[in-house]
Amino acid sequence: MAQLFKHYINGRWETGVTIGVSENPSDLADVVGEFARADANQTEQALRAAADARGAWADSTPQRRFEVLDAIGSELIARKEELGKLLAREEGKTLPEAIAEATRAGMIFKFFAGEALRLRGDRLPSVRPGVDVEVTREPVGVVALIAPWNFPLAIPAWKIAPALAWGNSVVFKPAELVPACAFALAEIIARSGLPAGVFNLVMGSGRMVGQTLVDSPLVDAISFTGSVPVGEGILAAASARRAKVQLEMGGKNPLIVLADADMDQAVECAVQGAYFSTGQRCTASSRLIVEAPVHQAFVDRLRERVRKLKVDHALKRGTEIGPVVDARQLETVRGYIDIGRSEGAELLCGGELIERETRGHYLAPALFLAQPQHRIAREEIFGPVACVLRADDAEHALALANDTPFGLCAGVCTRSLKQASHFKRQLQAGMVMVNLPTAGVDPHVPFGGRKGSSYGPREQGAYAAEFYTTVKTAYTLA
Ligand SMILES: NC(=O)C1=CN([C@@H]2O[C@H](COP(=O)(O)OP(=O)(O)OC[C@H]3O[C@@H](n4cnc5c(N)ncnc54)[C@H](OP(=O)(O)O)[C@@H]3O)[C@@H](O)[C@H]2O)C=CC1
Ligand SMILES: O=C(O)CCC(=O)C(=O)O
Repeated sequence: MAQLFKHYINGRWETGVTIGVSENPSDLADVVGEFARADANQTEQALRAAADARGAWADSTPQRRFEVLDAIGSELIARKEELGKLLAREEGKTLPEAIAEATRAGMIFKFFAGEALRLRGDRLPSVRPGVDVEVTREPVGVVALIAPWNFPLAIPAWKIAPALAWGNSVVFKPAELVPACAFALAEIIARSGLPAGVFNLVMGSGRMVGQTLVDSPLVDAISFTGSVPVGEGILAAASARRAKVQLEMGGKNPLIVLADADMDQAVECAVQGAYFSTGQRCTASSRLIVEAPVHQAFVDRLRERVRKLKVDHALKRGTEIGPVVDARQLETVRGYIDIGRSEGAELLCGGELIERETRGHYLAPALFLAQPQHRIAREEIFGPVACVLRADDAEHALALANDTPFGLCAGVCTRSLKQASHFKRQLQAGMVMVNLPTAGVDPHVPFGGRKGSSYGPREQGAYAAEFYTTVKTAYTLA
């Protein structure tokens, strides 16, 4: 019998109003488990529990918060192999990538355990005699955390850990595609000694559970990672009732290869950034902008490397690219491949469905030669598809890189310190990589973008305090 992944509401495991099924995208015959799905009433129970618990946790000592978060981090790291296997089975990224993600989730909890002890304030002289001014940070209150499927442990970790570190109570809604990972994380959090109601897991559709969270007057702040249209809807609804909002949405991240780049390194950056994790990363390098003198050599070498990528079951040793996460995403990605062809982009390799021992959503990584106006060069695809754009010179490459409604991450491959500095200054993105893939970030520094990619304060690192705390200024006449 399939395992049932339950909600965690007010310190208790609860069955849902209906049941959903989680399947393995590498092997559609393998059911990962069944999961509880909530309706609006059940979601509201979790919200009331979080609202009732907020005082107790907000008043807890930093040492207690440190201990809780540190224990969660330790368990995640100790169980990284087992959790990585579950993640690879449910989401489809390769086992080494999935183990690395479980480790990263643990490191994030440990980082924010330390941050609980490091929360700073200011004490300043007043302009008035005898008066002291203190600026302190307090918890925001009840935070709703709405997460996507592509990093089912790390993204929830980088939302839940800072929320708890700074004394908030949480209602966490994972994506419906990854309930087993959400449940595994919730089980670890449930054992950590938090008061009942401080952390709640509610599963179910975005339209039902997500929208109930977004519309609830009990929610003080919403942190969301996912698509642009859903993010925009959340912003409109939350702003109307003045809830705090943080959105991390799409990207169309450029990787620029200048003529002086180390070609081996540039090809490796492109392959890792564009295709690893099946290209299902908001930081994926989906636009490869190459300076004219090395364009042909780069394209030839990249095509050879992409053709040889091993696409197979996520748990199989040696697999480099796992399946696409589900049938709907596969259809979206294949739709873009058709659009690319019909608009006149040249498909250099890949793009076809592949059969393996098990029936899964396998797609050969696709590489296009495109023009800047092609939709595949402008819209986020979120799959193993990249396009190469030719630039006349370095300034043209920079202009092409910035010609996008997005601004999450950008990369440049060059041996020139001068060019590296110039591109770091001029690229319109929240994160810039030099001689590194655009995807794959550290857990302790800010994460987020500009333009259409993000909204609100940054996630991760000490900067996350801007979102998860609110500032108070106190005046005292001694
Ligand atoms: N920036 C990123 O890291 C990500 C970007 N994307 C982009 O989004 C595209 C579609 O992916 P998809 O999974 O459908 O992304 P969505 O934006 O639909 O989903 C992200 C999260 O939001 C939830 N959600 C959906 N609708 C609402 C709503 N009305 N109110 C509140 N929450 C809601 C989802 O729930 P549920 O799915 O459970 O119904 C999920 O938990 C991808 O192709 C990619 O371009 C996707 C994932 C991550
Ligand atoms: O590239 C990374 O390490 C993180 C990417 C990410 O957060 C995302 O795709 O949503």
